[in-house]
Amino acid sequence: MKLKIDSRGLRGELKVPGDKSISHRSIMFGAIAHGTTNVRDILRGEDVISTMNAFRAMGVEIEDDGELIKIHGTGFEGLKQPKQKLDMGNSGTSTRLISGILAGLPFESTLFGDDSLSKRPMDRIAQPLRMMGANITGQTSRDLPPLVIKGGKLSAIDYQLPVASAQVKSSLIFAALQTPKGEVSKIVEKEKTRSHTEEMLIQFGGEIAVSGQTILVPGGQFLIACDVTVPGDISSAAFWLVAALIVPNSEIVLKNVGINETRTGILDVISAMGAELEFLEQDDVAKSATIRVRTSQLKGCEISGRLIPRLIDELPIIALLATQAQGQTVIRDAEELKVKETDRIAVVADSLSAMGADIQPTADGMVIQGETPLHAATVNTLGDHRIGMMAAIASLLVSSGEMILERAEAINTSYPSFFDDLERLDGNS
Ligand SMILES: O=C(O)C1=C[C@@H](OP(=O)(O)O)[C@@H](O)[C@H](O)C1
Ligand SMILES: C=C(OP(=O)(O)O)C(=O)O
Repeated sequence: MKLKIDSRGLRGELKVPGDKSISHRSIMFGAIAHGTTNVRDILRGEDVISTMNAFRAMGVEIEDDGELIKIHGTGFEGLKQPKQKLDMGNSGTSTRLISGILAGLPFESTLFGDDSLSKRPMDRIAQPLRMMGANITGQTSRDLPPLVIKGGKLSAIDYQLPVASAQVKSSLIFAALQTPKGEVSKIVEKEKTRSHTEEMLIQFGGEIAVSGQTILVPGGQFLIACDVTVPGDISSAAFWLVAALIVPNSEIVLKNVGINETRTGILDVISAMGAELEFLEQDDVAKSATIRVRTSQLKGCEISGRLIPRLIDELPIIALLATQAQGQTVIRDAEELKVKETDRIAVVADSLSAMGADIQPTADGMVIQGETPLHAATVNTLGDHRIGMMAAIASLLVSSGEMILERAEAINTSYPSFFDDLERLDGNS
């Protein structure tokens, strides 16, 4: 598709769509709990629909009246063997978290996905789930999808995660819930990652103890349905935060931005770079805020260490931001970017370089020189939604020529209304 170029400024107010991580988990917890769970403001992106379809295929009734999602939970014991292979589409989160549920169920099932998902390593969940008693077969030594999972009787695990991954942690928590009563699994994180699974487990009446990076999960738990309101996705809000900062003459008010502190690395980074941010309202129970952001003069910075898991999905759009800041920005310790929907170190560097940016990929991140004018180019998302949205925001800075985005439909993975929202904000100036 042809992208809009040469924006005169983005202005207006936007309610950010539902958080993808919380939306997936609301379906999963709703299914394994007993009773009816009502979910408000869920994200109806393709990834979340893959999760919904998987549970429908396992016999869970899920109703959607366009506003509320009603999940008629069956408990683990009520989940049935699916008649077909489960299509996880593009979604790493669906695949890894559902594997933790399937690991304890007494039947065989197969998970598969698109070209991108078929290259994503599942050994990170397959190995510990096998240690707990599941029988899992993947492709090659990295256990790439399709994954065949034959669930079994699980026993508790004492496991130190070799990677900082909320997906692996969450998969093991779902498996640990199915171990016998009296057993306790110990999961130790490499770095603290998003805490949505732990928080939702408590919301559904479960038990979990978290102390720093150590998590204890008792087996044999009985979960009870509840009502969930999904806050907006800060990973989607990130595109508008950056757009407002770098497109001259912009001012945007973002409502409903999720501010769980394991996700707010981008707010810390842009504040340190000099962004003009204002918190207009903050709801500490819903963990969401209304944020005003204006075009700002920014300075480059270093992003590394513990900050990385708190902004991992925002690094592509942060890289674009860095091309417009003063001085150099260095991103380190982000090798996990290589195993996302694409190798995001290579694809971010290639697509921004094609537009004239000065960006060097490194083994675990990138080095970006600032204040670089961008020019028109053709960018291919290669099926990666975040690359597509980054290119669409970058094109707003291009003053002439044609910006072409190939495979733009990938954006529907996490943000189906992205171009409508862009149109609205761009039309207001
Ligand atoms: O648990 C989750 O919902 C997610 C965890 C992260 O992946 P990793 O666990 O692989 O870091 C993130 O990149 C992904 O978009 C969503
Ligand atoms: C990495 C992402 O998602 P997933 O791992 O679920 O495919 C993402 O949304 O950027």
